[in-house]
Amino acid sequence: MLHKLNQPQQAAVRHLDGPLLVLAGAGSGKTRVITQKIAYLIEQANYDARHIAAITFTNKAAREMQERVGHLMDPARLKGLTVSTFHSLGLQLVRAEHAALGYKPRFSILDSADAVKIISDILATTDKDEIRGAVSTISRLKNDFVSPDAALVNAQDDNELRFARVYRAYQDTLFAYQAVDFDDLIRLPVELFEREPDILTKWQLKLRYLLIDEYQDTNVCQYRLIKQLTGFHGKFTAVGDDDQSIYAWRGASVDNLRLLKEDFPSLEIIKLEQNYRSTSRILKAANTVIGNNPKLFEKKLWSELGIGDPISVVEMKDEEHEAEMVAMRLLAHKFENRTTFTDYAILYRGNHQARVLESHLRNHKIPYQISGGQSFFDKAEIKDVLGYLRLIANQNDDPAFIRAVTTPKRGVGNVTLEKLGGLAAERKVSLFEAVHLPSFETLVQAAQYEALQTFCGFINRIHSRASREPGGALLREMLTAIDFETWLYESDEPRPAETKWKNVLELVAWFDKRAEENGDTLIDMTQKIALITLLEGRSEDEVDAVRLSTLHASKGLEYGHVFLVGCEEGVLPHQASIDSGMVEEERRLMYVGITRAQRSLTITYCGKRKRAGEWSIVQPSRFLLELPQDEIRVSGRLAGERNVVVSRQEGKAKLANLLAGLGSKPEA
Ligand SMILES: Nc1ncnc2c1ncn2[C@@H]1O[C@H](COP(=O)(O)OP(=O)(O)OP(=O)(O)O)[C@@H](O)[C@H]1O
Ligand SMILES: [Mg+2]
Repeated sequence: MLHKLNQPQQAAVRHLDGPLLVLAGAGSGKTRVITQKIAYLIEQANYDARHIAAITFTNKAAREMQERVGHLMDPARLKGLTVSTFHSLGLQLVRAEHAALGYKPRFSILDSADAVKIISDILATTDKDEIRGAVSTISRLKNDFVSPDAALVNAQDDNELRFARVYRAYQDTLFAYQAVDFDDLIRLPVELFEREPDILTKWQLKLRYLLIDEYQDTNVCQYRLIKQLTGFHGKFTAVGDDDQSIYAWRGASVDNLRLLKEDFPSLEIIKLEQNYRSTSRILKAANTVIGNNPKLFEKKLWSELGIGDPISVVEMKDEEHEAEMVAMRLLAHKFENRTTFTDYAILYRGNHQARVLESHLRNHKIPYQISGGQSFFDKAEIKDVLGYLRLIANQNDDPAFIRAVTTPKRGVGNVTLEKLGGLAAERKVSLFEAVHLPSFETLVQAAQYEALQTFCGFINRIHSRASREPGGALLREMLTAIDFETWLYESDEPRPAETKWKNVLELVAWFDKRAEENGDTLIDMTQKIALITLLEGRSEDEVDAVRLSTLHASKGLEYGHVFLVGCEEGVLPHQASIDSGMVEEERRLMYVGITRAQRSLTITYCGKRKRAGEWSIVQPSRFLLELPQDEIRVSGRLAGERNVVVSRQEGKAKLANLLAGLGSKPEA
């Protein structure tokens, strides 16, 4: 079964006894080693699938890996295999150990918007910078495995002391809501394992072999979890590439690569050098750019896939022209090469760059899917529905209570909610419980009191059915009961109600599907959804569509043809990174972007760009100047030429010519 692997890959798969690190550049088959090793562990080394956990960076990667392993062996033998992200593994641990952690089984998982709200309440401010500062400091402390108490003790100055106090208050609030945030999903198990060795032993016996993809992006807390779970025997395979470490801003630390050698003296290191993804021109470009960063580890990378086309570097006048050019080139390329839309990806530094691209793709009727952008689950109407679901699962979830009770408005105004909040705080109970306190009746008017009683009664009724009945049907019933559709049509907002209602129906259909596939109830789905919002959209059905993605979310993936847009100073490298001397991390992002491409790579940048509503002249990215100049084909300022601008009209005419050749007509 090892025939589709080269020698070092085979050695990596066969190495079973102690800790192993596969350290290699992009496209060298690291992820493939993990996939094949899972099969090898089960088929050749007699591991029970239940004793193996593979950790991937995204849910999508986890699904793909599960599927691939399924092709390699009898799927029946895969029962109980864990393939998940760190966060879903964490969720599994927190769910199983909720009692030891002091949580009830149906705790809520707060998303980042909830966290922002709670922290702004604690700070009693609306100053965005202040809130953002506190949110990221707290997240950083959590990822570095610093507890609120330790933060209080360690504080060096007034500022740190203030953050530590906010952190303490935030944690207390979460606990009162019976809620955890994303960072807690990793931090809580680590804390528990430190405190309760018996519980740790139980999990060590359950998860006997760990495989970790994208190891370079683990943070301190995740590293501790690996260390705890693998214990002294250190049976694990970690694969990674220091040149692709792009999550320092989230606490990831390349130091974890070095730590591994220190913490596990018997660590074996295997290097892979053959790249199976890209043409040698693309590879040379990637190697040359990353060569400008100081080297942590010596790595070589070569490919047998032929020299390939030169890398195209194009200057466009502005974002609109850039998007139009990408759409046009993509279509032309597709017709010429008879590819499918899934062969293409358009990658960019920041989410905000997607909007213009989307509108031009839509104009040309090019289907696309966005990953790493505003998720489906972040849409207001979806969050409203999810607010209900969270409250149904966990009645201590105050943010969900507020969201649900005001959507639709039930004649319950802010005054009533403030009184309710005051009473809840005084009695140290949740808002939901406070509704049932006898003294509440005397505080508010009869109509409002009745409305709240009815609301809570309704939630209770659904609650009693939610862990038994299939999710989709119950959700549909609930939406009818609250007449959500009418409410959407009545609320006047810029986004049309049809679109919103369509999204809600899509959510219902998705629940139906999950109920059918896994028997998921409403309650099961509610916790799982929270994790999906973390880094990507919902599990997309395979459709033929161009992928739009941030560079961060493109990690680990590959595409036949890649457009890398907005390669300008201030965008890539990002201005904040230039200002804070983090250009090396931006260069790694560039490296990640280039190495996603298999056969062709087109890099674009604009001559001017709108910033905060003002046009400003921008400079091509320094990374473009670092490209091997004999492997690229340039148009625009870099080449000293005038701008190459394709107007919509010219574009349409060109497309019409192409299509005429193919015997079909462009759509109007
Ligand atoms: N030995 C091999 N023979 C043929 N193809 C291979 C081999 N190893 C890997 N590949 C293919 O090469 C491509 C890149 O492999 P893979 O995604 O595992 O690389 P990677 O090192 O994980 O890349 P990245 O650093 O971007 O995550 C995939 O299409 C994979 O199927
Ligand atoms: Mg990979």
